Amino acid sequence: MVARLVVVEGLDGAGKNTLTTALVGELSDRGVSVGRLAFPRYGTLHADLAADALHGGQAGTADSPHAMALLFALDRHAALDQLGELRTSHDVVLLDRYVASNAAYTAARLGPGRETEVLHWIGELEFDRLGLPLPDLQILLDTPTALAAERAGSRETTDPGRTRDRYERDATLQAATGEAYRRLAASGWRSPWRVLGVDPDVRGLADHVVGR
Ligand SMILES: Nc1ncnc2c1ncn2[C@@H]1O[C@H](COP(=O)(O)OP(=O)(O)OP(=O)(O)O)[C@@H](O)[C@H]1O
Ligand SMILES: Cc1cn([C@H]2C[C@H](O)[C@@H](COP(=O)(O)O)O2)c(=O)[nH]c1=O
Repeated sequence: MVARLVVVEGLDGAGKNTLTTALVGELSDRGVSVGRLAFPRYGTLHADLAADALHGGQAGTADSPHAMALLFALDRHAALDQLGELRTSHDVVLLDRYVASNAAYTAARLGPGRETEVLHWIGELEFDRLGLPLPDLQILLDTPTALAAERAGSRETTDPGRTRDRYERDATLQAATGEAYRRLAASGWRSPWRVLGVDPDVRGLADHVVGR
């Protein structure tokens, strides 16, 4: 049996990590074995190149939406074995960000006029050419932009090592990314989607995660 692949998506500070942790707790209480992975995988080559660029270390790369998207895609490609192992040893694998992050952020950077082209490029690159598995379910945590920004900002105070990167500081980009995510979910891009507001019902969501 291969585990169900369930993705949690949303803006920076939306609460993805917090929701994923709550889902792991709820599913574990039900006896469901859960694997967990977050993208980008900080500490690995491509993810760290992307993170450097997001924090201003490689301005040239960060200035190119396609170069950034390729780094994130290559990080996922390098994780294929890890993902495969998680899927063969658990009932469910929860991913904090996946291919739709690349689609939403890249589409937002290039503008709505190029969204169709971006979705085609990212989908073909990551799923069709790099061979990443399609999710069984994608969850959009649709936290209002201002609240997500406030949460991401307050983390800087509680954790001084966690400075906001250039995407997180860009309110216009965050708003455009939120719009792009909503369109991905509404069109059912590459999987069924479920859209959640703030403080979602974790028990109800767990039913969907296991496919009930
Ligand atoms: N439902 C909630 N109510 C209040 N605070 C929350 C809630 N969910 C998350 N937070 C807080 O908001 C901040 C961001 O949450 P979290 O790290 O889960 O977001 P994220 O979407 O994973 O962020 P990022 O993508 O930027 O890493 C954290 O300080 C967390 O404690
Ligand atoms: C996986 C992935 C991420 N991004 C963007 C989205 C965020 O702004 C950062 C990652 O930050 P986080 O705090 O670790 O969530 O990178 C992207 O553009 N494309 C991707 O595939």
